[in-house]
Amino acid sequence: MSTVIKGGTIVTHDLTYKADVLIEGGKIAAIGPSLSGAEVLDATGCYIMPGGIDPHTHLEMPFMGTYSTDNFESGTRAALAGGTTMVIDFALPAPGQGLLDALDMWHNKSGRAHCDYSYHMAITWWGEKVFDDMAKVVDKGITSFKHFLAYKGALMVNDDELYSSFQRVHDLGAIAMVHAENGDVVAEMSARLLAEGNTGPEAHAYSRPTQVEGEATNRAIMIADMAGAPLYVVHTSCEESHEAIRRARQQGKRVWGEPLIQHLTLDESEYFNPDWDHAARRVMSPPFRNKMHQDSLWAGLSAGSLSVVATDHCAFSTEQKRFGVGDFTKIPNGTGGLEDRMPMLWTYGVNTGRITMNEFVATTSTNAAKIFGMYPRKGAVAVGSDADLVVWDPEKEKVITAGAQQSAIDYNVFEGKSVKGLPRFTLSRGHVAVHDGEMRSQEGHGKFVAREPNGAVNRALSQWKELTAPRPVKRSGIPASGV
Ligand SMILES: NC(=O)NCCC(=O)O
Ligand SMILES: [Zn+2]
Ligand SMILES: [Zn+2]
Repeated sequence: MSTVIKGGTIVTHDLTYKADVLIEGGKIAAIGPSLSGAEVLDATGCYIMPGGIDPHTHLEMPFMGTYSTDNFESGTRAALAGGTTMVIDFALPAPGQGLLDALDMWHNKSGRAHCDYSYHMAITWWGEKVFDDMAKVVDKGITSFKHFLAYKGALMVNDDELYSSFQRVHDLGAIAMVHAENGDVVAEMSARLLAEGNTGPEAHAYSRPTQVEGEATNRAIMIADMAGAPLYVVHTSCEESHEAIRRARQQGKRVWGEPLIQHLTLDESEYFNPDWDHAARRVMSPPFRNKMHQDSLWAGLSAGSLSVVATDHCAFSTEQKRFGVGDFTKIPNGTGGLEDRMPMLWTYGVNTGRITMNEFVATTSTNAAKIFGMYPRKGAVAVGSDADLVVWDPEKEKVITAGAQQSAIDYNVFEGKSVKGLPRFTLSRGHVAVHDGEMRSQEGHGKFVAREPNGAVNRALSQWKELTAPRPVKRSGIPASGV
């Protein structure tokens, strides 16, 4: 069956124009004036944009003695409700576990997804098996590898492992990713805070000052540069980290920064709330920062030094957060945001004039598609692209509340925020998953998206590295040895 979206204005990362969109077989079949199709979606007064891509989620993630509550079913349903039509989750091998085993585990979880998905592979330990498996997962369409410099004793890797893995990433034409916080320093600070009686959720923020993020970001950038790997820095939360990314980009290094919608719109005062539950629900790493850091992140989005707005959706219930009563280091780290990312960014970004509509599309969708090797299949309104679209009504308003959300947890960190700008329709490969506020998404409709290695950035970087590689100097005469 064909569907036509009529009467709207198409907004892409670089163009804004009036046209209808015809969808056939889950793909965009035509774009132009006066198109017709069997099903008609009225987009009068709306913008037709590529559906959002959230390249940073943790659905049903095993972490800190529990599993994040939103799984691929509730998480992707929440995504569609907010205009996001694809997520990239993280497959996390346990210590000693092979990458292909971990991949199988994630495939077993994702069968219930309502929208399309892919994975990044985490490098949580190092050895010959990991080295070998990295090539095998690239062959299966997983072309990005995440490294945690935080979570000492759990997910953290050391610098020698990081350098080895980044070299492998370079050789495979993949993308390196990093959670940049200095895990050694965080562990020391946490132990001292606890010993001094700082046990509440606010101590989580005290234990992770901006310097631990700035140092680790800079370190990862330098190591990636030496290894010749393009680097994507997840959840950039502060000026120190942003500054390192900005500087690297000015120097021509291939580095991208990803602020989260939480860090852009919520600040550290949340941790000083007298209600323990309120503060603990907002514990995540890195923690929320102050207004100066938020201004830096917003400036980065308009200046182009920061590239993607994500959520790091990793939602734990209040009951799970209470594992950390009396010891903040046991509060499961993570917050939700999948349903709210696009409405919050539109409200606080586009409606305030901090970013343009085209920058909104770039940072919520197109840039992620390009960086992670799936453009223009995803992230585009173009003939032949998947019909992952959102028909965005800039006049539609709501107040965010947990009672009305798709997420399975019992609260929302954006509770009470008024947003203006919401989906009228969200389409996942042509299927109308959200119809004027009504959820029509289908469990199991989502498909795995295999991604391509060796993108243009990899090729350019490899060429440059090859050209500038150390070479022995050819000499005509070599003096006799002195001995
Ligand atoms: N961010 C966070 O606190 N939890 C999810 C895991 C991670 O991305 O570090
Ligand atoms: Zn992280
Ligand atoms: Zn994360």
